[in-house]
Amino acid sequence: MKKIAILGSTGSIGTQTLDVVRAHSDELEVVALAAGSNKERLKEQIREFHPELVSLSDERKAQELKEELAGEAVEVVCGMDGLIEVAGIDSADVVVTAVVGMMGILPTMEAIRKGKDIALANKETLVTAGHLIIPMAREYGVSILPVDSEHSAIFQCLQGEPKKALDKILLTASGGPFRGKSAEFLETVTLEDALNHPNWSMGPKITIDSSTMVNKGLEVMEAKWLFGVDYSQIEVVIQPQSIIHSMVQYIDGAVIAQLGTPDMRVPIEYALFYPERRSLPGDRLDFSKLSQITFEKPDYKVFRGLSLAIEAGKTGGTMPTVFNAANERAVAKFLKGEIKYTDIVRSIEKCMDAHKVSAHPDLEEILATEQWVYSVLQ
Ligand SMILES: NC(=O)C1=CN([C@@H]2O[C@H](COP(=O)(O)OP(=O)(O)OC[C@H]3O[C@@H](n4cnc5c(N)ncnc54)[C@H](OP(=O)(O)O)[C@@H]3O)[C@@H](O)[C@H]2O)C=CC1
Ligand SMILES: CC(=O)[C@@H](O)[C@H](O)COP(=O)(O)O
Ligand SMILES: [Mn+2]
Repeated sequence: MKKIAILGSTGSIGTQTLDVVRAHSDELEVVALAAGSNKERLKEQIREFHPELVSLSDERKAQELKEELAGEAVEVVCGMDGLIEVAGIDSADVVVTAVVGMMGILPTMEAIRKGKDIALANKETLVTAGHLIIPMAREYGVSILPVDSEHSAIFQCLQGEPKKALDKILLTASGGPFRGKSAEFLETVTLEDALNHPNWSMGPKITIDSSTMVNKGLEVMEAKWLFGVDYSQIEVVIQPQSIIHSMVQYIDGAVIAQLGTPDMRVPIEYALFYPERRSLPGDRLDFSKLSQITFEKPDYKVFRGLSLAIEAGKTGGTMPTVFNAANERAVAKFLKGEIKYTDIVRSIEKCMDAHKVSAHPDLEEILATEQWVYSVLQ
């Protein structure tokens, strides 16, 4: 039995991870779950999967849950300490990091310190602290297995190939709901428009990130850390149908691609069983019915969030944290109706312009930089 802990079990990736567990209940066992405030969904998950430890970030709801589950064989903890406790639980072999945002840094570090392999969906952790996480994983001998669909695709395309033969990564992007639109059009975008991703059903924050193409920018930085490549070796290619999940070009000109229907259970399952594969029910590509697989160049002028991400990544140090934290704060405000759509990227630019970069930040400095951004954006 492989024992797993899931951080963010009630969300899009978390619930799909539990679908995979359900499909392989003879091989996977859930030992711990953590969520934010969705007590009812967490309770259903406890009833079905019987974890020994659960955490809710919301302290009041955690207390209610504790009372409702009194006498049952599950411990309830709360807050950031609770999330960290779930991440470090002794009985887990692998921790699925599916919380949103750079709050994933501390629990991910705890899981690594405790020797757990990481099935990593939470890209913001690598974007902001990749320079600490990757060496730490090496030091503790743990694997970081990508769950993000593009990075799983790249990981699959790299299997069995020598690292020195890699020429470049072709990171595919759907282009989001506003592909082909003008900068003027973006000024008119509503929350409903931005939450309407053409191919994927995901949590709200990443759905907005896909629409601004900030998601692709975060993924460029994630790829740099996961695969140890230079930014010059990562090219973003628009693939509007999200059928090719990414590709790797080798030095002899050969290109290997990974294709499939847009279904996150595939990369989740691949990460959980790597280096093996398991069966998975679901739709299959029918090439005789596929009307087209097309490609485009990204519009870096209209989708300035992508350009700023690449600039932040190349600058390095604290700048990726500034980019990420500004985006997190601005997207949260946009989701609450407090700012307009185009203010998201404007907020990122404002913080990047005002920031004095520190080249080699430790954890404390990364977290202080996050707080600085929040003070700028209030
Ligand atoms: N969804 C997708 O298809 C993909 C997602 N990713 C990445 O995976 C991560 C998760 O995304 P997604 O599943 O869409 O997000 P969701 O918003 O759907 O889920 C987020 C999860 O985190 C939990 N959470 C929120 N705040 C806290 C907290 N303070 N402590 C503990 N748990 C908390 C939520 O709990 P609650 O429900 O109680 O609020 C929920 O379980 C992101 O980094 C995203 O970029 C990457 C590729 C694809
Ligand atoms: C499913 C997944 O991995 C998302 O990150 C997805 O890639 C978003 O699509 P975009 O290509 O539109 O950002
Ligand atoms: Mn992705």
